[in-house]
Amino acid sequence: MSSDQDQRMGARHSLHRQPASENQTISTPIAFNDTSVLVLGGGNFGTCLADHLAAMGNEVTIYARDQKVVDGINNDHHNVKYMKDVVLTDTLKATSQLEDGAAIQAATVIIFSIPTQHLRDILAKTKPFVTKSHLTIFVNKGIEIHSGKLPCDIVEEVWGKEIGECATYLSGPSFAMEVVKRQPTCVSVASRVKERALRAQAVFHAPHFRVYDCDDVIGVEVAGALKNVIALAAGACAGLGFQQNARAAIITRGLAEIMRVGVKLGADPLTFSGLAGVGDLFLTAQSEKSRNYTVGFRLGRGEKLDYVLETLGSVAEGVETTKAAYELCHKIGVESPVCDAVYSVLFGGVDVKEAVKTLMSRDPHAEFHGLDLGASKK
Ligand SMILES: NC(=O)c1ccc[n+]([C@@H]2O[C@H](COP(=O)([O-])OP(=O)(O)OC[C@H]3O[C@@H](n4cnc5c(N)ncnc54)[C@H](O)[C@@H]3O)[C@@H](O)[C@H]2O)c1
Ligand SMILES: O=P(O)(O)OC[C@H](O)CO
Repeated sequence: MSSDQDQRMGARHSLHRQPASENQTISTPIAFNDTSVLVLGGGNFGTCLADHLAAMGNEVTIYARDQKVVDGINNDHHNVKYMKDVVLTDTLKATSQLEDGAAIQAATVIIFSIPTQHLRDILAKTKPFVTKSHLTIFVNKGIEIHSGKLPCDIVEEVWGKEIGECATYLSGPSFAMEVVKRQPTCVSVASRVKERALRAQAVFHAPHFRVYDCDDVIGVEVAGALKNVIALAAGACAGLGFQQNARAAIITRGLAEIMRVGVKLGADPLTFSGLAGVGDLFLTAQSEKSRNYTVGFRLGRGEKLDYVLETLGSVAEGVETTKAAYELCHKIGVESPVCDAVYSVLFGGVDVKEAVKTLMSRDPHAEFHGLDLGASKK
């Protein structure tokens, strides 16, 4: 058995059979007992992940701010706001208490399923209680406006390097509503500390939910954030009535743009061919199940952004991320025509048709122009 397999099996054993302290196969001597999970965020994705982990036999609690959501989970096994029609695993519990620290102290695994623009707030609230012995897993996909920071950078900034660098980041093609229905799903989990990625993999891995580990945190995060911007563009094209050629073009040129940004920030180019890269881009930019695609589609049909967001009922991370990515790309000097076009529609009052015209009438150039593979740190 390889040492990776050893670590994976060790993690799995501690989950189901033996106390962490007896686990001899983990290379880094950190005591974990994965059976107590706290999921922060009672929205679509937090709920589906919590349900998945509860069904695997873990003790799982969701923290949600909305008391109706909490009561619905505790009393009727339903998330009345986000997943009305789904009966959740009956052992799943919910709480609206976070500030006293009790829920965090009782947990060994903490999953953060909070939109990126609110990440800093939840990190500050949890900071007094989170320790290095918690396995922390972030699932949000976005870039923070104003700072232009990725979630991994915000985590290290707020929690400090020692605890922050142990965090793990789960991403990839995973619509919540399919995960909760046990539809086959594959994702990746990245961490700067390999043993942590393997632990997170072991926590989530199940017959219908395959988890691949990886060490490229920046690549996974850039891909997860920017695919939402490209999905907005793909939806807008469809809303205008453009068909498959346009969609394939947006997805492919979008991928080139994502790679340019990622590589400039130090990502491994290979990551963009993986689940968090092309996998999630393909999923999000071609499906009406995607909120980002839906926002784009409705804009393409002529609806106003404020109205679309008001009636969406859930977060479309790509909207704020477009603002952040637009500023970031200009700051780091990466050409980002698709992001610029989406930005001009969302925040510049430009009509979708006009934005497409601008995009299509740029000067011709080589297909991989601007992709500097020498910039990758790997
Ligand atoms: N829905 C999916 O299919 C899916 C899949 C993969 C990743 N994601 C990512 O997961 C993250 C969460 O998405 P979602 O689908 O659950 O969104 P959602 O809109 O369904 O729910 C977001 C939740 O976060 C809570 N929240 C917002 N600000 C908060 C704060 N300051 N403190 C505490 N709670 C706060 C909201 O009350 C809500 O319960 C996003 O970054 C999204 O991109 C979603
Ligand atoms: O509904 P979206 O557009 O937020 O996409 C959800 C997930 O990120 C898909 O992996």
